[in-house]
Formats: sequence, structure tokens, C-alpha cells
Amino acid sequence: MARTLFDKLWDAHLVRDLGGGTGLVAIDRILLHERTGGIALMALEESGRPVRDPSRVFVTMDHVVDTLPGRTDRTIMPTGTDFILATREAARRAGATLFDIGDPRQGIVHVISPENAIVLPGLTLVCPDSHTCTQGALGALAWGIGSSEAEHALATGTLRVTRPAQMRITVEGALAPGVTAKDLALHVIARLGSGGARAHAVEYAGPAIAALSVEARMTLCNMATELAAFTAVIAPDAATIAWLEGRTYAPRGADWDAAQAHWAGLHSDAGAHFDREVRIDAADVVPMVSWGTSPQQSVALAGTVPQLDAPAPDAAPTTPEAHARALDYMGLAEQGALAGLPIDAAFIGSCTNARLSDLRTAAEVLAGRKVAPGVRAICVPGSTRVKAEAEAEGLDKVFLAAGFEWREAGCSMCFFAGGESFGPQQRVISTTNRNFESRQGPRTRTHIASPATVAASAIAGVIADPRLVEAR
Ligand SMILES: CC(C)[C@H](C(=O)O)[C@@H](O)C(=O)O
Ligand code: SF4
Repeated sequence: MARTLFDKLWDAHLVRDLGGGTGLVAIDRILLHERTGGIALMALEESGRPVRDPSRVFVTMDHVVDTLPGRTDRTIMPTGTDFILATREAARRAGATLFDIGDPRQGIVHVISPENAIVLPGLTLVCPDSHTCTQGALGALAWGIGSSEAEHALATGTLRVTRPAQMRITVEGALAPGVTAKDLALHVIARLGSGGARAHAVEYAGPAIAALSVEARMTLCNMATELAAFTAVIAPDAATIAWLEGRTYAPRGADWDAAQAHWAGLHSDAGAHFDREVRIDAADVVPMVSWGTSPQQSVALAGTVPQLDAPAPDAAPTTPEAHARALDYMGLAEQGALAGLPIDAAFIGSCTNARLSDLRTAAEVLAGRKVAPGVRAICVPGSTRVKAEAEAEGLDKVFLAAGFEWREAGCSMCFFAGGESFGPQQRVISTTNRNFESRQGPRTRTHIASPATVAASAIAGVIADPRLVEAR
């Protein structure tokens, strides 16, 4: 019978069908970070259960750790140091692989896993973090879990999972020059709504997806969380294989050849059944920016703040109260233009858009230009390795010369964890994935956009279309 990519991943890991649409699934990799992972490790210890296979467990410091140059264990977040120390000790006691502060492999969990080939096509991978779906871009079944599920996975190497329904989003045609995976992600969320893929595994397919770089695919899959999807997957192809080859934990020699042969079968068969099919024409995708306090509240950058009676085509309708609240929170009025809105800050970072290709794109816009007076601009590479590679290319100099801060790797101001933040009512253009109320600090106003848009806006001092930045 024709099977989807998800079916193949599920079938290969199903230990036992538990009935009622639930299965016991074998877990190949468990990733942990200091915000939630240490808690899971310590709870497991307290219950007297060991980690079943520490060689499958990888721990990094990303969420709480500071990103200021010269950082130490001491954090701006009042209780941050406790999280770091506790996670470090618990990881050591468990025998897990730890990417600590100062380790060249440290970074945001969803950036370091692909770049070290911890995640590989065909594997199952879990992490107590909602953006674990990022890693499905490599053809793995990767999803976010809660801390108690993490304990279960650590102790048993399995998880009880309710099998999700399946949705395929096929993107036909080709994205126009200057239109990125981030714009596509926001286009999909604006159209389907923030609950649009609830309880579904999403497969992204079609010519526009095949044409995306592997890193751009990660950006797209990252934001499946903002559709409430169980996860997202993309079939591995030659680009995936080329991207993975030679990375730290990638198979080598005969194992590499065998792995490639196996990966060649990891795609949805012709005629495989999806519970829902969505088709998108890539030509309809333009540079996007969020205007409200949900990623669903995103529009064309060249457009205007929508009226309540202009809902997303397939999304659940917004209530008048929620619409009014978002407008009030963001300090905007219906039908106001997004382009030209003055900004206070620009942030390039996060597991969505802080890989080397993202930094290159931003640096192209920034080269030879200066951040507008009064705008605070920050670049936080997604991993220490991304930072080192960027520096080897001289990108740090481009960012610094433009007036950006150049930081150590971590989640940083993607979210406010009690540490650093942007100020109340500061308008921030950001490459991150969430624009919730107070996401980047108490009462901050976040506009999500692509790295090119964030860079162009930092220069202009207002929300700006990168395609309109004049070529020098
Ligand atoms: C702190 C962590 C659990 C959280 C998540 O699960 O996503 C964070 O990474 C986020 O992006 O909001
Ligand atoms: S970078 Fe942001 S979205 Fe990604 S894991 Fe960290 S806090 Fe979550």
C-alpha cells in the first residue's frame, strides 16, 4: 500500500500498537536544554530510574545562558545560574553528551542538532521544546514534548504517542527573488491560521520546497509549531545528503553509503493518502510581516493592517475583542501601512533564522550601510559554530560596522525568560517565530519578518521591504 513519509517513519519505529490510535514509538535521539531538560533529568534521578541509553542524549545551554560577549555561568536572569549549574551536573551524572558554555558545539538546540548531524533522515527525535519540528526538515520525525514525557523517553527509549492526522502542503512554482522561506512560513500561517494544522503531521512538498536550501527548509518547518502542528517533515533529497555529509555524527564510509541507500526510500509514495491537502502557488508569496500578537496576524509587508472583516482564507475567525486587543497592544490602527512604521530595535537570531545562510543574507543588505540612528540592532548567531563560520567570512565585521551588536550564541531575546529584554512598547522587527504579548520583554511589540527584511528595516529605521533597498 502506498505510504506517506510520515507512515514510513512511524512504521519503522512502532514498538507496539496500543490501540485507540496510540502507539508506543521507539525514540532514537533525546535533546535537552537547560530551561526544561535539567528538570527532566533531575526528576528522573529522584525517582531512582537511570537514563536507559545516555549515548542517545544530547544536552545544550541555550535558553537561559546570556549572549553578551565574555559571558559566564552568572546570568542576567535572576535564577538563570541555577538552571545552568543544575543541568550541567545532571547531564554529567547521567553520562549524556553536554555542549556547555565555551564548547564549540554549543548553541540553540534546533541549530546544533542538524549542524552536528545528531538528527538524521529516518530517525525519531524528541526534545522538551515546542520548536523541535524544525528538525523534520531533514526527513526525521522530530517533535516537541513535555518534561514528564522527556522523563519517560529518557528512562525507556520509547514514548506513547497519539498518531496525528496527516496534511500535505504542496508549494507549486518558484518563489520570486527576494522572497524567502520565512515569508512562505508566514504566508502559510496567515492562510491556515495558528490552529490550522492542529493534531496533524505536515509534509511540505512540491517544486518550491525542493528548490529551498536545507537551512531554509528548517526555517519553514520551525514555524509549523505556529500552526499547532504535531510536526513537519520534508523528504530528504540530494541537497539534504550533501548538507549532512562529513558532519560530526554523520555516518562514515560504508555506513554512509548504506544510510544514503536507506534515505532514498524516505518519501511519500505516489497515491499515498493525506487527510488534508493544501496547495499554494509560490507566485502568490511576497515578503511578509506580522502586525499583531499571533503569527497568524501577518500580512504582505507592502500591505496594510487588515480590518476584522478580512479574515485569513482558511483560518478560524478572530473575535472583534481579540482583533481590537491586538491593535491596541501593537499601537496600530486598521488600514495603516506596515512599511514605513518606525522601529526601536532590530533582532536577528533564534532557531528560526540564525543559521549561516540567514546571517549571509542579512549581511548582504547591511554591507556598507549603517543602522538608523536610535535603533538598537542585535545579531545573535544560532550556534557557536555559526558564529565562528560567520567570523571566518568576515560577516561579524559587516554587522559591527553597520552598528549591530555581535553576540554569543543562544536564544537570547527571542523570548523573555526574565533576563534581557526590549523595553515596554518598543517596536522590534525580529527574525524570530513568535510575536505573543510580552514575548521579547514586558509589553514589547514584535513584528516577525525575514532576515533580509529585518536588516533592511534596521538601516531604514522603519519597516522596509528589502527588495527596495537600492543596490549600490
Ligand atoms: C522554554 C521553552 C520550553 C519554549 C518552547 O517550548 O518553545 C521556548 O523555546 C519557546 O520558544 O517558547
Ligand atoms: S530560539 Fe526562541 S523559539 Fe527557538 S528554542 Fe530558543 S526560545 Fe524557543
